[in-house]
Amino acid sequence: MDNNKIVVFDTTLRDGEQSPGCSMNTEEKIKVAKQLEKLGVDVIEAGFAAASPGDFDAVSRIAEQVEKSSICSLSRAVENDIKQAALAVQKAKMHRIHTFIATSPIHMKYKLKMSEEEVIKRAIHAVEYAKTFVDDVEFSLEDAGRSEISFMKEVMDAVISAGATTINLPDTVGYRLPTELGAMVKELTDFANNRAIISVHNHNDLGLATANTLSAVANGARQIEVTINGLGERAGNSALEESVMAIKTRGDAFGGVYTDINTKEIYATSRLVATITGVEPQQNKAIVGKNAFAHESGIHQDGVLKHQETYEIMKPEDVGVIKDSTLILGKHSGRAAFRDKITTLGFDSVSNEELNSAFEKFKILADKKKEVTDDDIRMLITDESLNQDKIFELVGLQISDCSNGVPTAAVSIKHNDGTMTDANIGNGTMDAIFKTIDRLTGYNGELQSYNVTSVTEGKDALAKVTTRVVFDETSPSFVGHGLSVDTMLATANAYVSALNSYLSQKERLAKKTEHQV
Ligand SMILES: CC(=O)SCCNC(=O)CCNC(=O)[C@H](O)C(C)(C)COP(=O)(O)OP(=O)(O)OC[C@H]1O[C@@H](n2cnc3c(N)ncnc32)[C@H](O)[C@@H]1OP(=O)(O)O
Ligand SMILES: CC(C)C(=O)C(=O)O
Repeated sequence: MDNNKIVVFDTTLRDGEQSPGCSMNTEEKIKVAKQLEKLGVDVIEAGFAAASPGDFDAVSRIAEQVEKSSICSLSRAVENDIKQAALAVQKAKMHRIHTFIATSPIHMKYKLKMSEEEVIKRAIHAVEYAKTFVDDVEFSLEDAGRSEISFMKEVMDAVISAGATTINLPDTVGYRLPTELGAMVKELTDFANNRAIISVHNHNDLGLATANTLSAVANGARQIEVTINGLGERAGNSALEESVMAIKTRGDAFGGVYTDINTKEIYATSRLVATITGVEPQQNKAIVGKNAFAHESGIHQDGVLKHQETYEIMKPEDVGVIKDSTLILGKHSGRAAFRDKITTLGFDSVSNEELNSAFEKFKILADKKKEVTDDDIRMLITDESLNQDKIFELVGLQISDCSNGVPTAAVSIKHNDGTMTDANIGNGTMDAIFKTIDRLTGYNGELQSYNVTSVTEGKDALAKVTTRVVFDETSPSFVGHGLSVDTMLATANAYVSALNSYLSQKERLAKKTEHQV
């Protein structure tokens, strides 16, 4: 094993999905997993297979479709969780089971209600049982950040002897300061003495997640658990883009360590995750925020114009931000220029159907907008690939509303080769649209969240709408995406898109159950 290589373990699809409002459906998770593979992550934690049939389905389908990254599922130190994890990852070319139990006094006493002896017994059994399915077993000492070093050593000894190949030391509640976490990692790395890889998984409750990850690397950790855009439970996890770019930019400070991440794919991955979850990184977010490479003040602009490195420690191109695109697309552009542009933007696996449909939308957009920007094109392609299931398709929308009038929506929807039209009134325009769609489709959605952002600046900017809708009490919420220069049209499309997502997931799970019976 190369001692300078840092294993990048991405948990966007597991811990990232634990961010409130960030759940993704199976198709969306597959898209993210394939992009993570392209990004070059070593391990993809694809979910927690035992958590629900939907999670199991997502992990197993990712296992079937991703080849270059190892696929992993999380499981408690519980036999059935481990078995579900093993079944879900079994078809992957490379796979791992990640099992865990908490080792801090507070978790053992109040949450697990177990003694230290019981925890060690459960940990050993979990690893031994996982080993009956796979060779690669990771064990996490949950809440390591608040655990006692002497007890952690006992647990580590026991699980390494049982066959654990990676030992993860999560700072579950983001409690540790970088100096303290570094000291803990150093002591436990020395203790492990190369019998297992030492990993860290840092939460951001005090805004220290990435600093802690880097301190761990400087002190011997050789796996980092990270998420795209820093998503994760509560304040999130250490962001992949931050840790990886810090290692790349300041490798000299870490004794020459490196990752195998293709950093040019970072921006595309961040955009994909933001679009799918509807959660945009803050504008001043390091590496992927809208302002990360923007220079506002005169002295800075003057400096950058004279020599880029006066105010930039990384090149935007190194993380895949394309600033100087020379090919301007507009209404006179053809398919060749469009294809060339999307390839330049990094979309090299777009099918012909996706390209043709996106090209049609581009032409409509180009008629309405003076200049179609790279961000517009990026959104058109992403939206196209996210809205493949067209069980219901919105084909017409007319709204009327005035200050003293009654908000009304007339909607036409295509379904099974037929088109249905209906109209309804509501408390507001959006309410009227949703009520009409509900009546036409026969489903009654409950809107949980609604988010609208503009893709670029200007009065003619594209509106990107993300809706999160619940369609029945037994299913989770489903995310829908809509894109248009007209916000209400984008809203209607996003609502229909969430319904399509719900119906296709339901259909797939029903087919799966039929097969199993
Ligand atoms: C720090 C982290 O991010 S951990 C990962 C968090 N992810 C998730 O929780 C995934 C989503 N979770 C779920 O779907 C559910 O919680 C399930 C399916 C895992 C379990 O559901 P339930 O059986 O209903 O249990 P519930 O969630 O109410 O409580 C968790 C139980 O697991 C126990 N437990 C928690 N962690 C572990 C562990 N690592 N090993 C063994 N048992 C554990 C708890 O003590 C509790 O046991 P109790 O019911 O005897 O008190
Ligand atoms: C289960 C572990 C890895 C975790 O997510 C945490 O402790 O935060």
